[in-house]
Amino acid sequence: MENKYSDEIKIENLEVFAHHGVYPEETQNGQNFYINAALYIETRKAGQKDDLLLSVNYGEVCHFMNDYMKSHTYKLIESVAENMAQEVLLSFPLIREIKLEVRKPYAPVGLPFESVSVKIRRGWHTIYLALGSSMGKREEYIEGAIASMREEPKIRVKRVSDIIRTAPYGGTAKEEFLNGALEAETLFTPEELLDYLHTLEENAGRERTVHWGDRTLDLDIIFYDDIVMSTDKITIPHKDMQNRDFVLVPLAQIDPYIWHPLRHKTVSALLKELQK
Ligand SMILES: Nc1ncnc2c1ncn2[C@@H]1O[C@H](COP(=O)(O)OP(=O)(O)OP(=O)(O)O)[C@@H](O)[C@H]1O
Ligand SMILES: Nc1nc2c(c(=O)[nH]1)N=C(CO)CN2
Repeated sequence: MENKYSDEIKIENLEVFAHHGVYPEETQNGQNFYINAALYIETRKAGQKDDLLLSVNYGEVCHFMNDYMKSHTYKLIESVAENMAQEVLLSFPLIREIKLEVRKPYAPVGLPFESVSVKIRRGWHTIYLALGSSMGKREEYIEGAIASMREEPKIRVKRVSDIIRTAPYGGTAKEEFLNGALEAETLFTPEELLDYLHTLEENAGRERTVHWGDRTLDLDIIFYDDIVMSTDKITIPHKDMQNRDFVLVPLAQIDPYIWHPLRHKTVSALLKELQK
């Protein structure tokens, strides 16, 4: 994960007595855990203005993690780290990323050892989605999907384009489309995001029958940070976006300078090329 935010607030060896572990004596008796956390957050403005409201109160984060670890019981330190990192990111909106280490020096291993730990890095990712509909209550489907995303804690919708009318592209679809795009931040991985978008499509009554055919709701991932990936389920950046004015026009309205990490061009440059 690229770390655009070099400023870091560090919490070192926060001691928490809690009850996580695979063995019954661990969950019954408890033991000390030690937490290291690096919080990635832009501290410049807070530093310039000497204003805590523009940063995150590390004391609050310490208490939050202490309470979280005491009020939950997990078998694995992986689960402690995974769930606590997510809750910190959801509860302190200015934190863009967290590096979190959960250390357990008294784990009952039965051999002399210094410590065992797990260290993870989690954060908000910037995504751009294309929205489309050519059947039924087109506007309602698109607005409904945006409303659902606004309700989903793991998605923070930032900017939404105008919804435009477009002619069907690709030869199979016959009806006029409504299209738009949005920018958001998410805690979902690309695969989790795709699964989530599919549930929204299904809620809109989408049936996957004809490739490129008419549809109640189509939600495509165009960009996910500057990730370049392709599996049998998902390709990012979207492989045909550069040929689709109904994707590029709304994206360029949101921000003409969005960068295509493979084509090394902005979306507005891609749009100009397409319109030549
Ligand atoms: N970036 C992506 N965003 C959304 N779906 C993707 C992406 N990359 C690959 N896919 C895969 O494409 C499959 C087919 O998607 P869909 O049914 O929306 O196709 P389509 O809309 O007819 O064509 P297109 O994907 O070219 O718009 C999805 O099930 C998904 O697994
Ligand atoms: N105008 C327009 N045409 C399309 C669209 C779309 O969203 N808008 N989506 C397609 C397959 O995803 C096929 N053709």
